[in-house]
Amino acid sequence: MRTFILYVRQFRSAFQHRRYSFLSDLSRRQKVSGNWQTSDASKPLHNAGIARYLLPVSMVTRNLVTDSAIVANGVKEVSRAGPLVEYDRRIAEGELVDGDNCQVGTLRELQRLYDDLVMSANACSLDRYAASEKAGRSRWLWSRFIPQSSYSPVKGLYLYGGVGTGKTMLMDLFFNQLPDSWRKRRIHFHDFMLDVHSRLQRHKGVADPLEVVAGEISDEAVLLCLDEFMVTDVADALILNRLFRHLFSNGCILVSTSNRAPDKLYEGGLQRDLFLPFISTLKERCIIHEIGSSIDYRKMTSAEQGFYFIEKDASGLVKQKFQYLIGEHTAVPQEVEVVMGRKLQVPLGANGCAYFPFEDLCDKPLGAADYFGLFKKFHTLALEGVPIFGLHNRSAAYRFVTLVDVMYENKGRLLCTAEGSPLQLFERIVTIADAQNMAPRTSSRSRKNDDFDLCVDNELGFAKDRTISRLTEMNSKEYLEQHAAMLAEKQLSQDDGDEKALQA
Ligand SMILES: Nc1ncnc2c1ncn2[C@@H]1O[C@H](COP(=O)(O)OP(=O)(O)OP(=O)(O)O)[C@@H](O)[C@H]1O
Repeated sequence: MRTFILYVRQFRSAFQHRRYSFLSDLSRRQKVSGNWQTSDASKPLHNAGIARYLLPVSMVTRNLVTDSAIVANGVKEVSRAGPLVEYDRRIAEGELVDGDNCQVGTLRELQRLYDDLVMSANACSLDRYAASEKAGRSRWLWSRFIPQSSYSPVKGLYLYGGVGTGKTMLMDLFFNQLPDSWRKRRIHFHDFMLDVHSRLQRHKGVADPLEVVAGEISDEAVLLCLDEFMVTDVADALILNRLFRHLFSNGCILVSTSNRAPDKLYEGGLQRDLFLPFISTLKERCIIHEIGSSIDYRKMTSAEQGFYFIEKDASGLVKQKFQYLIGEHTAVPQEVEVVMGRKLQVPLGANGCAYFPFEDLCDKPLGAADYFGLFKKFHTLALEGVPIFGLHNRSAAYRFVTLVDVMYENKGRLLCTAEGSPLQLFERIVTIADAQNMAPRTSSRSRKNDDFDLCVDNELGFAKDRTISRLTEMNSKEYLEQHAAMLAEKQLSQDDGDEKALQA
């Protein structure tokens, strides 16, 4: 037994040495090559090949690395060209407008990360097939004798900035350029945390359930792309540091978008001092990049299509339009399965469309999980009577913001009546800084009723810009076309499934 243990120790130190020398060699090569702006010779895996000469001039001037060949598990997979080339392709095709320098600067960061990941794919265990082979044969041995803590040699990226500046679009573009065979996962932050909490439920009673959950998540994906990182819930705030410490020490790489700088996350939240270590962990494991643009690309979308109605007393209008959308179908009360056996009552639903009075959806103790459940079953929401938000209905405002986020994420369609335009709905919600800048009224007599309803809330004050921007986009021709395309795609895959079931 002693001999065996000695043998294992020797093997372990030899492995660590080899791993270390490989990594230092890698980082040296990266330093020499200066990341993405390299000559082809310094990056053997990244031979740009003939495609580089076929690129439009703008791409060549950006000095891009193009299609690379990744050899994994004996299978040669040609990776896509990378985010910068793809961005230029979309501009050339007219899918995107030539973005500002801030978008290009962010793309460079993403391209650098893309190059680093391709270079270090093996060291990061990104390939699904190579990883599962190891897991199948010798996982038990590996987990016991190789140090558990193996941070990835590649740091992640935390992108933050103003609303509509293209963060999600850029992250998705980067994600889709990476090989499909990689252990990668792109998910909305809300959805990710819901998944974490439901896994935690399943592992109740285990000594450290967070470690088990982190183990499961990192087994499934090494690269985690989380859209819209934001912390508003104390239950999330208290577990984030331990969760991500485990994930990072399992080799996970985080790429995330957010409207908040790391230091502003969960600002003013309950027990924030317990959350602060997470900010240091994040800065340790991710490069922090501010997109820096102030262009809201959503404002470039076409004029409104008429699904958002501004009416103080619009009872009946939404029901009338809802009837038009469901056509011949009969609307009946329905039930939607939400996580952990919970059910959401839908007052009326038919043909993928759900009808709710505002109070039933945003003035009751419901949350992101309920909204995700709703949009799994329904693609259109008819919402009656969205009020002006202020101090008196702050919780409803929080829920409405979450509802719009989930709907947008699912490309859902919104038909609604509201007391004001998206901008007017949130006029009484301000950040602390906004409140300080507001001119103080001279006497209490001159104070308006609105002043008493002013809601000073940093989290909501920042989130409202995103909601206003999204509500505007959701009414645009482009968004509604995307919604229609999503429906058509769903229909196709359903038909495909039905056909397979018939054949079986
Ligand atoms: N260069 C561009 N050309 C055309 N459309 C763009 C461009 N950049 C972004 N967009 C579009 O603008 C809209 C907003 O972009 P996106 O959702 O990526 O912004 P965001 O910064 O993530 O916003 P938020 O902070 O609200 O989540 C999307 O419909 C996106 O496709």
